Amino acid sequence: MELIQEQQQAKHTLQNKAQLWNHALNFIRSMSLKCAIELGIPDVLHSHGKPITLSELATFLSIPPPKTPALGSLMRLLVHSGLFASHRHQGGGEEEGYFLTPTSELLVIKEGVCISPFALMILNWTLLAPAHKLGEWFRTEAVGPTPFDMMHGKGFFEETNARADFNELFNKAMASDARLVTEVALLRRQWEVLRGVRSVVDVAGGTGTLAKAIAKALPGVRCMVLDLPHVVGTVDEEDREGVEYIGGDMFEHIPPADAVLLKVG
Ligand SMILES: C[S@@+](CC[C@H](N)C(=O)[O-])C[C@H]1O[C@@H](n2cnc3c(N)ncnc32)[C@H](O)[C@@H]1O
Repeated sequence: MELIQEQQQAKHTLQNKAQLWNHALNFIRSMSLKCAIELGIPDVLHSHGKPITLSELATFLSIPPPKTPALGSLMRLLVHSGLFASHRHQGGGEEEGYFLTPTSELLVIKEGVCISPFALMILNWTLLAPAHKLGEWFRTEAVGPTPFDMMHGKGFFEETNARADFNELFNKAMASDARLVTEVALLRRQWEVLRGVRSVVDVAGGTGTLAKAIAKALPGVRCMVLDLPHVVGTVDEEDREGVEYIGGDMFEHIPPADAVLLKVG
């Protein structure tokens, strides 16, 4: 009886340990996604047009042969996560073939919807590093500084202002998300809510993806974007497509308009 109890106890301890390991190693899923995007795996799977074997994939990606098994591990993990899919030809023995799922179709770099820039921004070290400050943040009395402030010595938008590379990464991420929302969720009839308005301002509208879509759908409407100067300043004149860009602080002034939009995600 005692032996059975001990065995049960050991089984539970091992299950709990496995759950903890799973939790602790969860970041590998995120970093595998980042790695897949950086290697261009979604694009290769897309352009191949049919299931691709590991050796074909390694060749397309110019992965050194000794690292092909590691690429196999990466693919297995991403298949397990449901990001990619795989199958073997009937009869067995043949190499596994990998292909895109509807989720990873969204990672393919193409005109229109592609959320790879968003994933790369979220998984950038500038955003990941502050997570290491969470414990310290909870212990400090000061309420104001965020874990981001503590890690980088400045706020998020001060960082985008200070670093052109991070500003670009962030703005492209936002634009990719806005494109998805405008092209999919807000498609067609949703613009009806704006019918009759003569002017619209998208507050904190980033580089103007949403405002440009409205300007295109409703040509008679005056479309404006208000965002921080270092964000609107990155949009070239020829890319403005009839939208007015205003650099400023939304807490100080919002240009008057019939409709005011505020989309944060
Ligand atoms: C989460 S992004 C959203 C961007 C865009 N609306 C979208 O949904 O794709 C937040 C935006 O707010 C802008 N922002 C932050 N503080 C601001 C301020 N005080 N005044 C104006 N814009 C600001 C940022 O530059 C950034 O473009």
